[in-house]
Amino acid sequence: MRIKNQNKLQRFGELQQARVIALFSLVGLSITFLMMCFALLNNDTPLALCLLSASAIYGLAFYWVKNKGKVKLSSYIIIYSLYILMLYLVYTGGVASTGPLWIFIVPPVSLYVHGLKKGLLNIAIFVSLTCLIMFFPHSVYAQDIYPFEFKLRLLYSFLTISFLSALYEFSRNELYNNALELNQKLHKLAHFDELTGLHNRRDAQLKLNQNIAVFNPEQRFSILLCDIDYFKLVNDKYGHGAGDLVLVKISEVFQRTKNQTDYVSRWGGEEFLFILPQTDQIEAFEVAERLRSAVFEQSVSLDDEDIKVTISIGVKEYHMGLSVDQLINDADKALYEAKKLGRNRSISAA
Ligand SMILES: Nc1nc2c(ncn2[C@@H]2O[C@H](COP(=O)(O)OP(=O)(O)OP(=O)(O)O)[C@@H](O)[C@H]2O)c(=O)[nH]1
Repeated sequence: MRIKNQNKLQRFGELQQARVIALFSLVGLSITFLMMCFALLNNDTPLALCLLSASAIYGLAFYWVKNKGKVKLSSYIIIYSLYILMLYLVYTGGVASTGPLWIFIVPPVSLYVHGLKKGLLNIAIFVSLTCLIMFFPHSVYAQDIYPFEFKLRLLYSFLTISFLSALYEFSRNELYNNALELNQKLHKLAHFDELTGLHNRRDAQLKLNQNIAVFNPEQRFSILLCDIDYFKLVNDKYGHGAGDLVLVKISEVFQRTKNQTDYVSRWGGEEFLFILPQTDQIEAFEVAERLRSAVFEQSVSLDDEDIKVTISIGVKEYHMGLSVDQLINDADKALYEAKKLGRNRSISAA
């Protein structure tokens, strides 16, 4: 259940990423197409062809993410075609030597698509290639079209944007991880008992409702309602802390002794509820006796004293038409009977 819940949040993250990638490819498609029109008007056929290819690639990425659900592939297509287009614009200067102004798109998109580490690595490679194009003496064309001061300022501002984008991505990651952690904590609080680590009453009720909803005679199940005998005396004699320790130890005995498919929850203070799948009343009674003996044999060490407790158990098999309340009531009546008959025993409900 915890994994299911975690997956839900991750699925939400993936859906969000798919939406952003789709939106980005659509924006990329529109902008490169528009730029291609301008390049054509300026009679710059190589640039127009390059932009047309980029536009087609963005269109393809949009189709893949929308219709085929290929988010990773689409995002890689987008990001690597973006790098190539940006390097091309830096190299040629684009329209009226304004091409390099587009490279500021690279840091946020890289970090979003690749995450912090890989994103920064890709930005470092990109900025090295950009410097190579702009400053390396052999790349004559780029040397000529940009003044030295422009190249320096372009580099500084690109690095500043990269730093700010990395900072933003870092905080986004932190927020996401905190949300994930909080979500897990809330889920734990909602479904598990803090002291014993067993399922809590709310979770047990959900589980009972589920079992009843899908009930058919081939999938019978029984419940055990189990209560520690004279637990008040333990608290009174040894203190509340010792009482808590006993609850934890008894829970461990239950976990050890029950069958793997059996479900155990802390139903209330010193009461526990078991749900035993594929188990009829007779088999459930045997499980109850096994649990009772295991608790009877266990003692809880406290300083130099050993505390021994016993349990009483009410056993009830579910029958078609019973509500959760009726089922619990019947088990509770059997438990009451066990207490009345002297405790440390299991009683089957009528
Ligand atoms: N230490 C501790 N005690 C708890 C907790 N929850 C409930 N209790 C105590 O459990 C005791 C239950 O007492 P009773 O309902 O009188 O039952 P009992 O003493 O077990 O007697 P019988 O059930 O009749 O055998 C109370 O003293 C509660 O305070 C808990 O989380 N920790």
